[in-house]
Amino acid sequence: MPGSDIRTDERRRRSARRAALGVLLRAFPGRTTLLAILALLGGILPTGFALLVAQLVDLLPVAVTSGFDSAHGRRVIGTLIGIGVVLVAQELIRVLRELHSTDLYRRLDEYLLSRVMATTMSAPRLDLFEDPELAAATNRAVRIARYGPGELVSGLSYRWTSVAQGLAATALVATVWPLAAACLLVLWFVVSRHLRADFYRANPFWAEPLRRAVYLKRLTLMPEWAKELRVFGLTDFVVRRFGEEWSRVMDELWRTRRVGYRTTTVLTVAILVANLAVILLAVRDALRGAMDTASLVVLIQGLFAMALIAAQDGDIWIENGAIPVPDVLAHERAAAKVTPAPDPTARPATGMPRREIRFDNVRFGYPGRDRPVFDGLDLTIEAGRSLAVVGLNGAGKTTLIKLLTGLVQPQGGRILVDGVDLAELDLVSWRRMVAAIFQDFVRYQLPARENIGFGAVETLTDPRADDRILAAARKAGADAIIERLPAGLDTILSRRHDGGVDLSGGQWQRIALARAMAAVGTGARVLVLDEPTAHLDARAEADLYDRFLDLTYGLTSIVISHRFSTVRRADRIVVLDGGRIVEDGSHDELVAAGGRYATLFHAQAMRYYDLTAEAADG
Ligand SMILES: Nc1ncnc2c1ncn2[C@@H]1O[C@H](COP(=O)(O)OP(=O)(O)OP(=O)(O)O)[C@@H](O)[C@H]1O
Repeated sequence: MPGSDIRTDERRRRSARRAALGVLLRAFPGRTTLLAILALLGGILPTGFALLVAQLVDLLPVAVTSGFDSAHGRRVIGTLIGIGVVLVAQELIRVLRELHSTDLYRRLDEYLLSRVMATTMSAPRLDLFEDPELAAATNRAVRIARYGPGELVSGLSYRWTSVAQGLAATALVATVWPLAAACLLVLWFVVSRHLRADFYRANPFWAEPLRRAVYLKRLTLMPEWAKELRVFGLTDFVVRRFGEEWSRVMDELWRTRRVGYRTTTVLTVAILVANLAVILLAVRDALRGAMDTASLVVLIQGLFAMALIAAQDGDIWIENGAIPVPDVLAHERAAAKVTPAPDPTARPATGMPRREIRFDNVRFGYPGRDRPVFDGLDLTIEAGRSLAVVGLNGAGKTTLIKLLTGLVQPQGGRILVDGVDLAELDLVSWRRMVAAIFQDFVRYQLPARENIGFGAVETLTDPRADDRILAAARKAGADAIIERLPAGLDTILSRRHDGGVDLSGGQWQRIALARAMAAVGTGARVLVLDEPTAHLDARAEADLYDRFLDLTYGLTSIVISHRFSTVRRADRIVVLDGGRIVEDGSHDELVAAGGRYATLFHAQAMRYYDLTAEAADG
């Protein structure tokens, strides 16, 4: 890494520390102050100890000759009690500091993680995930969970204690010899700065080989890659490559370290010489009787402890804790741009749509993409009927649903619900009217109750919530699944948890369908099934769609599928192509029209026929 890059990196990390400290102080002013006070006390007490020891050394010879009931003897006893008190206090402060810093550590962790979560969730649409720039900021902020930002607190606790101890020792030296204290203080500050720079150079967070090594480590450890690594016999290769990358990390470490080693040597010699000179001069004064024994002891102990000014204790923790903080702040700034202020004039969407949802000349393209997905889309979805949307991969079917659910906004044209622009509706209440099962619907590693009840989360704590959930499960054909679960609705749907169970793909789809049914139970009127049928065979998919259309009869339902056999039951089918509706009608009408739908339908029917014929022959 060239010198200018190292300096930029250093500046970045220094400003991260400042930002992190600012966040800590603003979020926990009282607790941070208490930490500082405890660190200060922890730093000052050893100085008191040194003073008392010096006093003891001074008094002891006289007390021995004059007896312990003399004035000197009583002072010795007083000093010994003082030493005992300091020792107890020091231990007490240490324990308190540990307890308090662990508490603040966890609080800061939770505080920053919650801030990232709140920021991410505050954006009502998907910009934070889909706009490349915002997505990068989100990605960086989300990584905070891996860092353990609370380490900042542990680091500060150690660092502040060391610095306090070093400064208190300086004061101790100053009581005997102010000039020596001042000169050594300056010298130790220079050493401290140099060691800090060395620390920045020597901690290769930036080093490319380290990134590669970390990636290789993940390759070997993550279950999702375990199969392929073994089947292709890559295990030895990856482990060897990891070792190579790691030795590059070490080379890099020593190469960067060598940059400052001359200065380190010079500074170390300077510190040694300065300390020795002070000690020799003090001893000379003591021998001449110009300095008493107590002062000599104070001075020597002080000199020794001054080294703590330059100690880098806790630095690595401060660094680890601080690194992600600027990303959290940048994420918040980015999110603020795409999070609209609450609109008191927004209209509630309860009971909508009664008539229709109309896409009126809608234009939409993803940020960073040249071609829009829709450029003048017109589509009227009648309320209370079923609509199937058909189109090739990438035709924009899912995007249509994202527009309908307000997850993305049209860049031109409007979406009207019963004549009201979706942009004027209260998004939260509109989303209560819509339930969607997406291709990548969520398999929550949570109890079955929540997996279904999330369809109407606001009623989850109702006393009759379980009845509703079971009714939704029955409708979706998921009741048999629930009955077989070891702890019924309380069973966590993941083997990763104690007593949890895994479900098959088909069972998960039933659970997702039950979730949508739970939403219908609390008033959802638009139901979407966006091809959540990966890994399902044709018959299971047809079953799911049939059940869906039966259950949503009389509601506004939208189904998306590549399989024409499963969409033919919809009241109406539209074919999306090139960002527009190119065909529109019932299955029979579209087949009779002999257009694109008919061609694709026949091609698929033939393939299906071939496959079933082959299976029958086999
Ligand atoms: N988040 C995104 N960022 C950028 N481009 C996207 C994003 N999501 C989809 N696209 C692009 O927009 C177009 C429409 O995608 P969409 O997912 O709506 O199509 P689809 O018809 O649902 O496709 P499929 O049948 O494969 O699910 C595609 O070209 C796709 O690559």
